[in-house]
Amino acid sequence: MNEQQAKAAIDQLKDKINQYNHEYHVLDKPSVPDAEYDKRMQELLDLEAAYPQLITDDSPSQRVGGEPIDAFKKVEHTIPMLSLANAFGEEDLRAFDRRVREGAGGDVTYVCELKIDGLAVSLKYEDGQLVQGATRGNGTVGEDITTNLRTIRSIPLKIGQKEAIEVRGEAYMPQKSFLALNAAKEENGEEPFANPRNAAAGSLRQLDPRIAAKRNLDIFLYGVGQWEAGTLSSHSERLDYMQKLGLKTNPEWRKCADIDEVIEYVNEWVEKRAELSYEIDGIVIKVDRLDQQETLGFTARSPRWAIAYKFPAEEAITKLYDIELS
Ligand SMILES: NC(=O)c1c(N)nc(OC2CCCC2)nc1O[C@@H]1CCC[C@@H]1O
Repeated sequence: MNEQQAKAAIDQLKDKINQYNHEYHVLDKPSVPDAEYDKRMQELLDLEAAYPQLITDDSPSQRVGGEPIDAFKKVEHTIPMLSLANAFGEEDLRAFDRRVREGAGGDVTYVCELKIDGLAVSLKYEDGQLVQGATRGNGTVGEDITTNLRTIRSIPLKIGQKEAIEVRGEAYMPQKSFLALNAAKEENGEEPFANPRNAAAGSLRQLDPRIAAKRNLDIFLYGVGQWEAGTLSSHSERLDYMQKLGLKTNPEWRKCADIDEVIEYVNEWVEKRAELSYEIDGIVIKVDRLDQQETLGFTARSPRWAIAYKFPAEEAITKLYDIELS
């Protein structure tokens, strides 16, 4: 085959493997057995070895970078990555609702999301390519961890939108991966991680992407940062749009017409939390309309249009039992 034909074959394989990857890691609905995926990946690797000039950054073969880097570059967040104020009970939520309706000058619709217990990150796509991945850091300056975020299979290396867009979400370590990692660490006499959040943060701060690639990290995207071409009018439309772009959003988010429905959702998940394959430490409640978010604005550290309902810390409860039982 000549270079022309090799390029056509490589392009076809990249699209096919990226589709398989999306089905498996984003939709959790693989359409082919692993053997088919492995076969196509080997075909791609063979063709790229024969025609290295045809290797592109967005090839599925390029997820795990080469040599470790010696330090992370700093990244300035043009739009700050804020934190969230906390609510600890129903009264706090109703007070939040009163403040919000007062400030917005009328009724508001909310979006409730599970509060993923991981590490907040930002992903930048330009010309459809993933060009930068960064930690939240202190909200205005984070660390460039692009090489590590590229190893997360549920993060697409390219999307079907040319205009620049920055999306934000929580990188996390699923429970199963956390337990397996700690078992391996104990096996090697190493200090285990205290919880999946620390394990995810520790994995994304590895200077060698080959280590991050083995940690089975995942991500849920929940927000948009910079997006010149953005014309949507609500947060819920943004979540739908990100999903259409092939970005992984959490399937449990829900629009709530008023604070009573928010409280229903919160109580539902206090019970159902244990069924999840990843850890959450609460529920995030956001005003849905972007114009009302704009009106409400921010305090120094967090938006006035969002709050985190925090579940009571489980450790505290178990400690209590330990004391009584011992
Ligand atoms: N951890 C989460 O699942 C989560 C979420 N689902 N949604 C938000 O929206 C915030 C971000 C800034 C304004 C609203 N934040 C989340 O986590 C935040 C990020 C930084 C501190 C918290 O972990």
